[in-house]
Amino acid sequence: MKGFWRKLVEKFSAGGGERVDWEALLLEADLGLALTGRLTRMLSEEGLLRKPPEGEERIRQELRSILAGDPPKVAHSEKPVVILLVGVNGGGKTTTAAKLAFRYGKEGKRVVLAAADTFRAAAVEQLEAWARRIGTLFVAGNPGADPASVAYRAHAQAEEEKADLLIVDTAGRLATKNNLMLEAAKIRRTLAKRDPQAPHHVWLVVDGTVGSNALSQATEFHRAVGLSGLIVTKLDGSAKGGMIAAVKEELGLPTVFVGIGEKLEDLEEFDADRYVDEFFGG
Ligand SMILES: Nc1nc2c(ncn2[C@@H]2O[C@H](COP(=O)(O)OP(=O)(O)OP(=O)(O)O)[C@@H](O)[C@H]2O)c(=O)[nH]1
Repeated sequence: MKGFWRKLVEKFSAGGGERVDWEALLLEADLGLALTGRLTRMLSEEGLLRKPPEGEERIRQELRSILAGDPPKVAHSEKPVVILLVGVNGGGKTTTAAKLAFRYGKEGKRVVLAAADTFRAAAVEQLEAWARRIGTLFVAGNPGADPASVAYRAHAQAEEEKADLLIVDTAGRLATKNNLMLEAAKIRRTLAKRDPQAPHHVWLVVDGTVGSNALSQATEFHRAVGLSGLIVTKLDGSAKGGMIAAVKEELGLPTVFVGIGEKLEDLEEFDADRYVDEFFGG
């Protein structure tokens, strides 16, 4: 995500760099309509529209303050802590489930990985292969089984195994997007039957390169399932990353982790200061 900001500043500057089209620049940086509008008004009210270096510094400050606050931690609890991963296909959900299992396993947590995607056999096989590689417990259902029942069974097994953590991967592709959301919501309700606190975390896994579309995905999933955070993947590629701030501004949802590659180790805790520095070019 490094390096794009300077290019956009050049693209949207005129008059020897004195005049910047802030609105176009911020929109192209994927900050979304609402945040772009607010930041542009702020620069105008503070007389910074024609002062590019000061304007940029002011935006930097504002992004820091939007993103301030510690990301939610996976705390200890008597029953397994449950992380439910939702999102559309290709976002990197399955890979991220494996990365999380690997990370928490390394911290000494006993992890159960569950594939609550009984629609796409390949997704289940992919997660099973990861689980074998990591050496973590794995639960899946038969093709066509009710994904909520897989989640229910996985929770029972996690309890039996005295697991610290249950990570549930869900389907990314169904006949319609509405079905996808309804199914995720059903899995959520089903887990709550086993433990009213569960799922403790509902994280949307979203591809960072889809730009402002990530904001609409987050809006829809939040409405249907109730999210507690985001994992933004593929920030190692062409993503500009502005949607991380846009989603926090508009929905109040923090980004918890970022994906920076395809390997198990390529998942980092979101760090707001570092993000803001990299956003402006590192
Ligand atoms: N460069 C990069 N690639 C990633 C990252 N996370 C996932 N990927 C890749 O993105 C592709 C899709 O990832 P999956 O995990 O299969 O996607 P999914 O969302 O689970 O898709 P469904 O199983 O269909 O729901 C794979 O090729 C991953 O290796 C990341 O942070 N960076």
